[in-house]
Amino acid sequence: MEKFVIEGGVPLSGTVVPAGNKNAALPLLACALLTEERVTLHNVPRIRDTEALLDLLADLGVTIDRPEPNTVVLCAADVHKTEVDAALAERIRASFLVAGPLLARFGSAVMPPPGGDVIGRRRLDPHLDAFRALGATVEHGKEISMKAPAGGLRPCDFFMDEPSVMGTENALMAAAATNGTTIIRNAACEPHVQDVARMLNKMGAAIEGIGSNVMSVHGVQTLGGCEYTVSPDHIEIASFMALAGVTGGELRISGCVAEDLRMIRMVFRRLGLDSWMEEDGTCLVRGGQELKVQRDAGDYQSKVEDGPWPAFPADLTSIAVALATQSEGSVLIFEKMFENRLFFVDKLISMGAEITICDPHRAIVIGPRQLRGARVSSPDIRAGMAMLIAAVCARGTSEIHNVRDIDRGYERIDERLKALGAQIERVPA
Ligand SMILES: CC(=O)N[C@H]1[C@@H](OP(=O)(O)OP(=O)(O)OC[C@H]2O[C@@H](n3ccc(=O)[nH]c3=O)[C@H](O)[C@@H]2O)O[C@H](CO)[C@@H](O)[C@@H]1O
Ligand SMILES: C=C(OP(=O)(O)O)C(=O)O
Repeated sequence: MEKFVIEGGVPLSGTVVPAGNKNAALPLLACALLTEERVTLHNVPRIRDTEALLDLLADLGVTIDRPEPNTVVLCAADVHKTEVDAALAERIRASFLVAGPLLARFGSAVMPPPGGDVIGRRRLDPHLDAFRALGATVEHGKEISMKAPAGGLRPCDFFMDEPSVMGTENALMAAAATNGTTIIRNAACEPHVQDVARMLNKMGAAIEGIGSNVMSVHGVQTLGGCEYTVSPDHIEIASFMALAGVTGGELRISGCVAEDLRMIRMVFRRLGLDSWMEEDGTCLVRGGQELKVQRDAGDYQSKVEDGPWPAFPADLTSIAVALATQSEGSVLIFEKMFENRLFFVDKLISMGAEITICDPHRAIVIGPRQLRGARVSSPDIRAGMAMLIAAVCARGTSEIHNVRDIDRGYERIDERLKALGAQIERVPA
């Protein structure tokens, strides 16, 4: 086990290149199962979650080469089983992303319960409903067993009961390898869902409506290999913006997709942090900004709430809480998706933050408060980043334990923060 030891109070400044989007890389790796041809993925973040999925794919028989640190070449010509190993599945939530490809290409999938952060109950119903709509039978026991009908999955017109991100990705992957036109309505359309649809198009499908909540998938019997580059991680970019904001440093984040940052930048501006997009895709956070919460028209309390894309991402509510502790005024943070995600704020309170938890979904943050270093442990990936944000602006030394959770989604975060001036060490716990 490792921990981070951080000496706070140093402005983080310089230029940083965002890693590839974790939540895109995971389904894109799973797409390799859809074809016997080679798939080459660039800009794959080297994080614990992608390593876990690669182990799972290798166990199914996928060959994996890594010609460069962030390039992965996969070939699923010799997949020898469609039953996923339970120990590998429980390492990550995204293990369930192999269900759609296995079912579509091999006609069956046996899936143990997926793992992942304990941030609330996470339904699999949208995935299973999609598979049933495509004609599969689903048996739900200790494991979930799925079988395609004789002759393979059938195209359908399917309405999701909620715009589930991975549910949409599983539906897209299965439909792309199913001959005919499938329509997915009430679909999720996050940047990572868009990446999956674009990659499937490169593999031979024709998907219309990318970026909207209705997608028409013109699937084909046999998909081919392709080369694809994972988009930059908008959640990581926002995390860096907050790190700069709370320390007052000036940060240039290069290679961003401006469109993916629109809502994030708007919400951060509400929390007092301004940013500028340059023509070349650099997002600039100027140093020395005086953070002040913008109240709603009529002098009403400001609110930050998450929702399916293009609303503010659920994965950034913890980061917004940390940023708000340094902004003058009060703001209501309303996390609508996960009922356990906000409980980590007690760690920020122990560091001196003024936060009132109203109920499992809502917290009021009053700032600014001078935070002080503390010994805390990360309960999940984004709470871990929120604690890092708190630690870099706190007075004194902080220890963050269970950094494994942060390593799930942030590549070499300690090294990259050090390059921006942070005083951070990774040491055995
Ligand atoms: C690997 C991956 O991509 N993980 C992401 C994915 O998880 P994942 O695909 O598992 O998340 P889902 O989109 O299925 O839903 C997440 C939670 O939000 C709830 N929900 C969803 C839609 C909705 O309109 N209302 C609602 O309340 C669901 O009931 C569930 O409890 O999307 C989540 C929501 O953006 C992110 O937090 C995760 O980081
Ligand atoms: C909750 C997250 O990831 P996962 O769905 O993989 O648990 C996240 O990225 O914040």
